Amino acid sequence: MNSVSVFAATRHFFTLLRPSSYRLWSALLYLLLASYPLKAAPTQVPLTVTEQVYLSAHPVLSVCVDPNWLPFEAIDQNQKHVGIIADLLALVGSKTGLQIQLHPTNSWDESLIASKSGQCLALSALNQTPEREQWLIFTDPLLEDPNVLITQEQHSFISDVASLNNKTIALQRGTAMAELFTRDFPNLIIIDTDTEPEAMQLVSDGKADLTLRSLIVAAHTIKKAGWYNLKVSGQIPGYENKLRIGISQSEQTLRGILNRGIAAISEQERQQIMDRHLSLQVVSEVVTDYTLAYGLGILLLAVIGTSLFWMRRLNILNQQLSVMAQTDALTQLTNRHGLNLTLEKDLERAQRYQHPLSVIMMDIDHFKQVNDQYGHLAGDKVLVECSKLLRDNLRKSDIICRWGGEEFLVLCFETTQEQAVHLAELLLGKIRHHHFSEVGKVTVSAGVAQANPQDNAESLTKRADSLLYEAKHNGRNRVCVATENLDTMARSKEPNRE
Ligand SMILES: Nc1nc2c(ncn2[C@@H]2O[C@H](COP(=O)(O)OP(=O)(O)OP(=O)(O)O)[C@@H](O)[C@H]2O)c(=O)[nH]1
Repeated sequence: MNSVSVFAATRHFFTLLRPSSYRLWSALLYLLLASYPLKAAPTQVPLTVTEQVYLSAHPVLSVCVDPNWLPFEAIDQNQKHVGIIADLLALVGSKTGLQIQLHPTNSWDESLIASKSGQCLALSALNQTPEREQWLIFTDPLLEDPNVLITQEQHSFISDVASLNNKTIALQRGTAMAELFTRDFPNLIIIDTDTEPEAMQLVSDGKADLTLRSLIVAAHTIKKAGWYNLKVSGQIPGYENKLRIGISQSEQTLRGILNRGIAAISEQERQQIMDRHLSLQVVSEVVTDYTLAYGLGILLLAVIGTSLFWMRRLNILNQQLSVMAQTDALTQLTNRHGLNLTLEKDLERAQRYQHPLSVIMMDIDHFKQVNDQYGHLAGDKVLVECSKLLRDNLRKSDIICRWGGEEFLVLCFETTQEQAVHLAELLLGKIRHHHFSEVGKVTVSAGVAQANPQDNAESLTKRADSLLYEAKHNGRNRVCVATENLDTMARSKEPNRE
């Protein structure tokens, strides 16, 4: 560098130090620091500079809550926010340094109005819905739990809400589930209530057929209110409670801070809070009157007994629910939902360990004619007999599922394409030679595909489905397989199926 350029560089350096450039420097410095998370205090989660600046300007977060939603949350007689959500929020507050301040209201409706008009910056815990997205943004879930359908004892199991016609469902006004049910199930007549206990009461009194309730809240209130004529009759996948903090749309930085606090809650802390609110309250007052003490003891035992009874009952019901939700009622085979729960994982495992995995997609030929000629009941019997034939001719380790109406999918582990074709031909032969009690002879077509390293569950089943379509197109009663060379994971291994 010559002396002229040294001079120019030095002059440029001093120019940058002039007061007019301070702004530029501080902006650069700020941007640099803002991109690194810093530890604000030993007890707090790491926050970026932007978040720290926000916190010092807005240390208090005003929160509106549901004043009557125990054990999730409530406002007690001392105007204090209590319940599971209150404890989780307090934990988020202590981890982030935010001071959570309750904005008291008399109802959830009032809380929604206060939030919309900006009287409180946050709503403590609610599901994210399109309507609420109009004025709120949402954090990650603070708490998750399933919603269950509650009916009277004698009601049968509900597997499909869409098929319930002219049934009445009591739902609390202004809740996410009320919004989603109005949109998704026009077949149901919705009865609005002010609170969730009121909805349960209507079902218990026979004035509504069903209600939808969080499993945690249902167990709590059935126990507390003694609604022993009620039971859990079903669960609808996709309608779980994912309770998040809802905040005003402008507060992106606040959402970041809250998310850090939520992520920092450990499983143990979460469990302690749940245990605290879902276990029995013990009376700690000193009792000198022993008659009263005995009475309380018996009452406590009765409550414990009832709780255990209900916990066991809910447990059994939920086990039943999960099995029924994954089983096809007609054929007793795994249904599509059941298969989808494991298919992606099975496929990933096969890809990871380079084991061959194939699927056979099968469909009964001209099944519409069977129904038309012999009737729907005869058609149902064909489906049942066909399922049994297939099941009996497969290994225990293979999974067979009723994929749709007259369509079946077999998932074959440790099986190459050639072996799966062989198996499919064997299955088609069994069906071809079987005499179906109601209709005589039936044939089936099949498409076979082996998983390749790039497949996901959807691409694999789609490939098998289009090969099945080809089998139909080529005359039915046959197996179709891809002819191109597979870049497969374990063609070289080719273990014997038999
Ligand atoms: N009995 C009975 N029929 C069903 C069931 N599910 C679907 N189906 C009937 O299966 C038939 C399927 O008809 P299509 O899709 O036209 O197929 P197909 O007649 O088998 O003709 P191809 O598949 O082309 O050989 C329809 O008539 C459905 O009503 C069921 O659970 N029971």
